[in-house]
Amino acid sequence: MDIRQACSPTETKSFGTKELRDNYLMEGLFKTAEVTMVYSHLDRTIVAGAVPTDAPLDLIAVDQLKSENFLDRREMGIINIGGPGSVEADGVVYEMSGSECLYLPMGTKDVSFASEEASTPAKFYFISTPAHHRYETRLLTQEDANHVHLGSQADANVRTILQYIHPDVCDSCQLVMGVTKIAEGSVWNTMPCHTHDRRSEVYLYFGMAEKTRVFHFMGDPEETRHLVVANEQAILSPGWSIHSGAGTGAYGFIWSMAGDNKEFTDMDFVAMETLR
Ligand SMILES: O=C(O)C(=O)C[C@H](O)C(=O)CO
Ligand SMILES: [Zn+2]
Repeated sequence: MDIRQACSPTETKSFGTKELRDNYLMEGLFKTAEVTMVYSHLDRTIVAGAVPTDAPLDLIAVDQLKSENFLDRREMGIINIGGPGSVEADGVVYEMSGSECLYLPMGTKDVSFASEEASTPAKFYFISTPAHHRYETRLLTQEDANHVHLGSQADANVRTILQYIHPDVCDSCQLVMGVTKIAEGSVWNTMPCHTHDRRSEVYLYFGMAEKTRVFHFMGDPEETRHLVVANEQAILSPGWSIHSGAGTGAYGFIWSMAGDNKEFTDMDFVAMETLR
């Protein structure tokens, strides 16, 4: 398991491209017939991909967790970005096409991932964070999600945020999760940018053509850096860091947060004049 230690803003300032990518970028999350996980010390978030083909893939309690089952002390949000598939949780099968988000609570014992067709495999992206209470299992559809419309054509940032695991939609201990869809012709996400020192965030960029790249901006607002991100790669964003991007073509992203406070709108916006 790839383990990412937390880096301070001070050490991040001195990073070159390789160190920035090694610490903050996650490539290769979607390997055929494998479950691939990254354990980040940012709010102990596990970022993972599962790509089942002919046979289902089981969620194994990795040694790092020292628990009998993966979700004994954790909760999880799952979104499928590939072909049709299903998740089986404690004997119940949840069909997942691409527009749903499955919330699995602490205490769920057996979890497995399956594809409908091995030739068009499902690609399950999941985020798991520590939990202290068992809430309800929920399969959330796009209709269940809160839809937030933001941005303007003049600012090249028209986008819709679908909030799935969010206090108004689905109970969770600390996980908040959803999808942001960028309108055709718009390029910017999360601009004007913000920080939220109370919680860290993870972005998975997806739905991109092979040669499209997102320039993802990160770092202390007065010492910004960037990561060049390709399709189906994810970034870690510490609470002190801005997180915002501009794409060279169409893209969307799955965001998730964990830490103190689940209020989505509790952001510390950065004045444009202070960005460096
Ligand atoms: O485009 C946006 O704006 C977002 O998607 C915002 C992120 O979800 C975020 O940073 C929430 O804190
Ligand atoms: Zn944010």
